Amino acid sequence: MLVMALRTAVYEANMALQQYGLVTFTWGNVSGIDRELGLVVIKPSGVAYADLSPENMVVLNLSGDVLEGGLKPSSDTATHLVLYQNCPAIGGVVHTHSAAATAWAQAGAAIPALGTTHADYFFGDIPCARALTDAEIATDYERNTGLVMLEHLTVDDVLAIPGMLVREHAPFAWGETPKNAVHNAVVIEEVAKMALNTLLINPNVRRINQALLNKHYLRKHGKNAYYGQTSSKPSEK
Ligand SMILES: O=C(CO)[C@@H](O)[C@@H](O)COP(=O)(O)O
Repeated sequence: MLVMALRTAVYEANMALQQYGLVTFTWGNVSGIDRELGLVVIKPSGVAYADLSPENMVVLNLSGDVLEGGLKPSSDTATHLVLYQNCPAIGGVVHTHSAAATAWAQAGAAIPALGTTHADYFFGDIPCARALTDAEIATDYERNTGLVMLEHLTVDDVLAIPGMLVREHAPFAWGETPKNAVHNAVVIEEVAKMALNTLLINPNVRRINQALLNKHYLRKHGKNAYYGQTSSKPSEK
C-alpha cells in the first residue's frame, strides 16, 4: 500500500468537496502528488463520496500508469497530470462543477477581482481558459484541457492565481496540498457567487483598487510578490 499518508490526505480532501457543498452526485475530484516518490493519488471515477476510503484511492505515476487500485482513475486524470508535470509548486488539484463558477465558465468569462474576499486568495481576476477546438476535443480532451490552462499560467507564480475556469466546462483549483486546493476551490465558488450578485446590483462596478488588492494579497502571501509578477518560488508565508 503505497503512499498511505497521501492516500488519506486525498481521501479527506475529496470528502471535503461534499462538506463544503461543491459537488452534486460525483461531479468533482481531488488529487495529490508526492514528488519525491513521483506518485499521484486521485479519486476513482464515478464512485460516490460515501463509498470512498483511503484504500480505494487510485495511485499513478506521473505518466498516468495505474500502480495501485482496482478502480478506474477519475476521467479528469490527464488534466491533473498536465498541471503536476508543468507546475512544480502544485501539490494538489481539484476539479468541480460548482454551480456559480461553472456558470462563469460556460459564459466564457473570467471572474473579476471586485473585493477583498477575492484579493485575499487571488492576485487578480480568475481567468477563463478558451474553449477547446474540434481537434483538441477529438484527440485528447482531458490532456488538452490542461494545456489550454497552461496558456494562462506563468509557471513560477501558479500559486498567485490558484485556479482557473475552462470555457464550456467548469473550474479547476490547485494549491500546495490537496487540502489547500480544496480551500481555493471553495473560494472560487464563493467569489463567483459574490461577483455574479455584485454585477446584478451594479453592472458598471469597477475592479478592486490595486493598492487594496496588493495589501490584502501580500498580507496573506508574503511581501515579495508584485502584481502580475511573483518571486521565482511561492512567497514565504
Ligand atoms: O467533467 C466531468 C463531467 O462533465 C467530470 O469531471 C465529473 O463527472 C467527474 O468525473 P469522475 O467521476 O472524476 O471521472
